[in-house]
Amino acid sequence: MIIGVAKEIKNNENRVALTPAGTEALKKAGHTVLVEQSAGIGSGFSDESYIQAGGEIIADKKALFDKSDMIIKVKEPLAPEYDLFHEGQILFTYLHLAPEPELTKALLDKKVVGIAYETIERNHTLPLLFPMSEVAGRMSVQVGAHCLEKPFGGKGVLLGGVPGVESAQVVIIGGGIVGTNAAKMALGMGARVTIIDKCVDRLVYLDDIFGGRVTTVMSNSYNIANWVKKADLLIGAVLLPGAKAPQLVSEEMVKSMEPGSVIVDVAIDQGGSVETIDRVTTHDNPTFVKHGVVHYSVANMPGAVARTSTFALTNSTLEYALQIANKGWKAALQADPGLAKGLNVYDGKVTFQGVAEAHNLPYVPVEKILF
Ligand SMILES: NC(=O)C1=CN([C@@H]2O[C@H](COP(=O)(O)OP(=O)(O)OC[C@H]3O[C@@H](n4cnc5c(N)ncnc54)[C@H](O)[C@@H]3O)[C@@H](O)[C@H]2O)C=CC1
Ligand SMILES: CC(=O)C(=O)O
Repeated sequence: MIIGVAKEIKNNENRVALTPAGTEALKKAGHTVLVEQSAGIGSGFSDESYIQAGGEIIADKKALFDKSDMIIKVKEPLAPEYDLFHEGQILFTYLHLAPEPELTKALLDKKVVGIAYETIERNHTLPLLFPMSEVAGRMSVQVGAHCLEKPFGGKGVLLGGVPGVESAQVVIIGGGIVGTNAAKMALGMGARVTIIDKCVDRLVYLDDIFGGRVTTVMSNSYNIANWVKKADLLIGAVLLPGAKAPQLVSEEMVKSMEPGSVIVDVAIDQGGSVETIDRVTTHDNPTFVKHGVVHYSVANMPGAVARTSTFALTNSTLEYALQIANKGWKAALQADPGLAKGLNVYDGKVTFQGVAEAHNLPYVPVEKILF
């Protein structure tokens, strides 16, 4: 198979979908790897390092797309990329289609085989979302602490406080991978931490692993309102896999927060969980202020720590890229029902229920396509 590694074009997206080590692995398996010129630079990989690993460098983005059977990327395609795809081409990347009607339409029109990292499952986990959720969860506290500083619009509170002065209150909605990693960091910095989740078993697990050092709270609008008001730093970390994020924090709740408090909505890539967040921000201009509260809503947080993130992401994606390349996409998905969950669009049809529901489009179960 001919595999094309596209250079990311999203604001400050420095990750790349394949390392030189991954290039070598695909090459050894008998595939051709085309790498767009300077695709790896943001993660510290020179063009030369890909050539040494057996890849070919291509300067012209259109030629790379034209020649490739499978395009591997990190982020969902942006508008300037829509026209580059051709019918039957495999696209293996984060897609986040539920909040993206235009992208969904473009991939349907082009009849792309769209396999989304974020909906692939293994043993009831999301193995290709997991590594970037670890990164974003850890980063959410780092950026939140920064935003709480006065020069960045915050109320001037140090997360850990100091002896004699109380520490900040961090409230995390969603105690999955992002939430757990955020809690680890916030506790490490000395903050008081509350995690709200709708799953009792998850709350029990969190209470166990943190040895009672976090307050766990059942998710309902009453409890959320109560805790949002107390939060110095609120972190949105909910997920309904593949579907639009539930809006759990209303404008009224945000108004109840003290001026200079901070919201980091990590769930923005699935549409966001906070009513006052009406835009996706970028690393260039990551925050805006509404009702006196600093809002951070960057959809590609790990792109800022690209070296760490590229290694973490490709540690998990490579084995799937190899399966798809070695067997062909259909046989690979037939052999692995978890990988089959990644198929979001095929031949102009939506094959993921959450995406079909989000856009009011007909849903064709993936099994109908595969068997
Ligand atoms: N902005 C960015 O750069 C990044 C964003 N993300 C996003 O972060 C979000 C969270 O991802 P993960 O932690 O991996 O998901 P996860 O599936 O591990 O955790 C989600 C948690 O939300 C909980 N939840 C669902 N509905 C809820 C509700 N109504 N109230 C309270 N809790 C609820 C679930 O029980 C689960 O524990 C996703 O949208 C993911 O795509 C992940 C990485 C980077
Ligand atoms: C998960 C995701 O969208 C990201 O890492 O950018």
